Amino acid sequence: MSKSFLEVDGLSRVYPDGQGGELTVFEDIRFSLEKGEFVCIIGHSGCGKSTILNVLAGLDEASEGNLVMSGKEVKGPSLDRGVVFQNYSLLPWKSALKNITFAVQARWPAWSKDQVREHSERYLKMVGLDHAMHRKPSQLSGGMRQRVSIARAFATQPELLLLDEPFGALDALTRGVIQDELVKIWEETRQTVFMITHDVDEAILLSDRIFLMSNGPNARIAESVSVELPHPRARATIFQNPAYHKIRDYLVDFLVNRSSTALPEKNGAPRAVAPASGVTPSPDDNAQSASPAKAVNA
Ligand SMILES: Nc1ncnc2c1ncn2[C@@H]1O[C@H](COP(=O)(O)OP(=O)(O)OP(=O)(O)O)[C@@H](O)[C@H]1O
Repeated sequence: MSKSFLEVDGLSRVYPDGQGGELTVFEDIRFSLEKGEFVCIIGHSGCGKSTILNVLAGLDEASEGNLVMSGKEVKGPSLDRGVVFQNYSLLPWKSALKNITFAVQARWPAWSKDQVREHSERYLKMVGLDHAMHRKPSQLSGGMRQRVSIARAFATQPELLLLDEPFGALDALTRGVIQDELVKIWEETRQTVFMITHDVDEAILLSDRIFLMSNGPNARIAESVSVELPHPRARATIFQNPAYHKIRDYLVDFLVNRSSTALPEKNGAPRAVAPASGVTPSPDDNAQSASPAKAVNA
């Protein structure tokens, strides 16, 4: 059987509960990502999304389980995995451009100055910030800073990009504009992205698949929802596709009605569902007694 680009097998994370006992935040997390996929993960607050992302980034260690990327075990942070957090971590004393050239130079030390600059400017342009390249972070709005963070992360071309609610701190209008920038930069680069969001519309706009987590403690990735909408996508028109509404209704129903009871397949893999094609788990699946939903996305 051919292996996927990223294989996550049986991850769990246990923390002290502060009362002398233990808290299993999530357990037996299993999934795989293919090269070039954009996957969002959604779940209620506290189910462990950021902890999973930090484990993927090598910033935290799982209590149990294995993580293999491109055939190699993931251990500690590496330039192969780029991370963007909610609060743009730019170097305040460097301009927007220099924040990017600094990272690009570290990634490709043999590149000439001109090569580094040309490459960095190209990515700043992709997020519409070429006019502000010489401004320092303090001279940029929150949205512009986050666009620099995104450009920097994509410019270093990590094998896996990890985005932890990158638009969480932004107002709705700015958020929308940057979602469009992210669509554009991903369409051009087709990098593999794993992103946390609480926003179902954002997840549908961006993702090939959406992982749905059950509530913690002992949270699991219960389902993997295929987003069967053609690329390129645009915020202004995506809602005109009837499939969009089927997927959206499915996600909202999960979060409101099913997240406390939903379970993955018996083998621990998320149930593969495709709401737009009518492939959804039967009501009995949550009790793990019925046959699994027809797999639509391995
Ligand atoms: N260092 C730590 N020590 C103890 N408990 C922790 C630690 N880090 C996280 N937790 C607990 O793990 C659980 C999951 O946290 P995490 O931040 O991963 O959740 P999340 O799903 O990303 O939440 P949110 O959507 O609110 O950001 C929480 O109950 C949190 O209190």
